[in-house]
Amino acid sequence: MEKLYFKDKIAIICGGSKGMGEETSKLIVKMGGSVLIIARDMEVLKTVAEELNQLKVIESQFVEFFSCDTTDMVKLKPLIKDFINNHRVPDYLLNLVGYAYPQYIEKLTLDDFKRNMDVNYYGQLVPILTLLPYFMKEKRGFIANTSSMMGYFGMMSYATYCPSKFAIVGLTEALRHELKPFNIGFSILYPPDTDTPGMAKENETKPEECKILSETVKLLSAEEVAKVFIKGIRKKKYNILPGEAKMVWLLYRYLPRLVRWFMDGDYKKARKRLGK
Ligand SMILES: NC(=O)C1=CN([C@@H]2O[C@H](COP(=O)(O)OP(=O)(O)OC[C@H]3O[C@@H](n4cnc5c(N)ncnc54)[C@H](OP(=O)(O)O)[C@@H]3O)[C@@H](O)[C@H]2O)C=CC1
Ligand SMILES: CCCCCCCCCCCCCCCC(=O)[C@@H](N)CO
Repeated sequence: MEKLYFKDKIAIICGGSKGMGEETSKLIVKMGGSVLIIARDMEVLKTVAEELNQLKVIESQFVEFFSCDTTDMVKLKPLIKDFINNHRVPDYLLNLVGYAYPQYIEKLTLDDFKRNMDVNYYGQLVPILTLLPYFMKEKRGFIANTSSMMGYFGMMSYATYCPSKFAIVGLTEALRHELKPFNIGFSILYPPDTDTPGMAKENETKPEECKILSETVKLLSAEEVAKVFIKGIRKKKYNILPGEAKMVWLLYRYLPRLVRWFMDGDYKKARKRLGK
């Protein structure tokens, strides 16, 4: 990795206080960049900011944070405006806000669907809508959104999650095209299962069948994903596919029926194992 790739660059990282967002923030600071971290929990933000401050390598670097739910446009807008007035229009917006609530369909309510869409889709859309006017005015900027392997194929128990991650792909597709003349770049990150606080929470409700099926794909560390993410952003790669997400992507793209056949067989076996 080029040592000071992010020198004199500013990145806003939504969801940068934990998991993949935290590791991505660390890498950017280590590579000379300044960051603004946005998440809800103030205590966690303070702790991470302290750690990030220790990682700075250049005098001019800064680490800022504020607490905001990124689905709340009314609150986010003035915060971003102040930030830009104090510094300048940032170079990157990285969206990592999102959560999974794996559950059997018969246990899911309409509210579960709405909440997951609200956080995972609108929670990434609102920061985009907030920053786009600035990026468009300056004819520059780079936006990376976080989907999932569940953003290109589906699996049991992810009924509320999958649509929200497909939505991220659809949104990014439309914006990538429309904003090309404005010199604004886009990436989509599609992580496989990754060891994060979010994943630990997800495992509390995860049906056994889902756990068994998920074992097919190797669990990555948040740091491993962050490294691939940063590398992808540096290369301005549109689709960023860490670990085995890449192989499954290729398989599902070219041999979709094989993948579905495999998944269906595995699901059947898992159910049998569980006496269902
Ligand atoms: N871990 C995994 O296996 C996978 C995760 N993903 C996706 O990657 C992204 C990051 O995942 P992961 O690192 O596991 O997540 P974590 O739950 O570990 O971290 C999520 C981060 O987002 C913040 N956040 C969550 N909701 C909001 C909100 N409404 N407003 C502002 N900030 C918020 C959290 O802080 P706070 O709670 O304080 O607000 C935290 O900083 C998510 O979009 C997730 O769906 C995709 C594939 C696999
Ligand atoms: C021959 C073809 C083989 C294909 C095998 C496919 C096996 C399925 C693996 C399931 C991976 C689930 C990733 C979800 C990650 C995610 O988004 C959640 N952790 C939410 O945070």
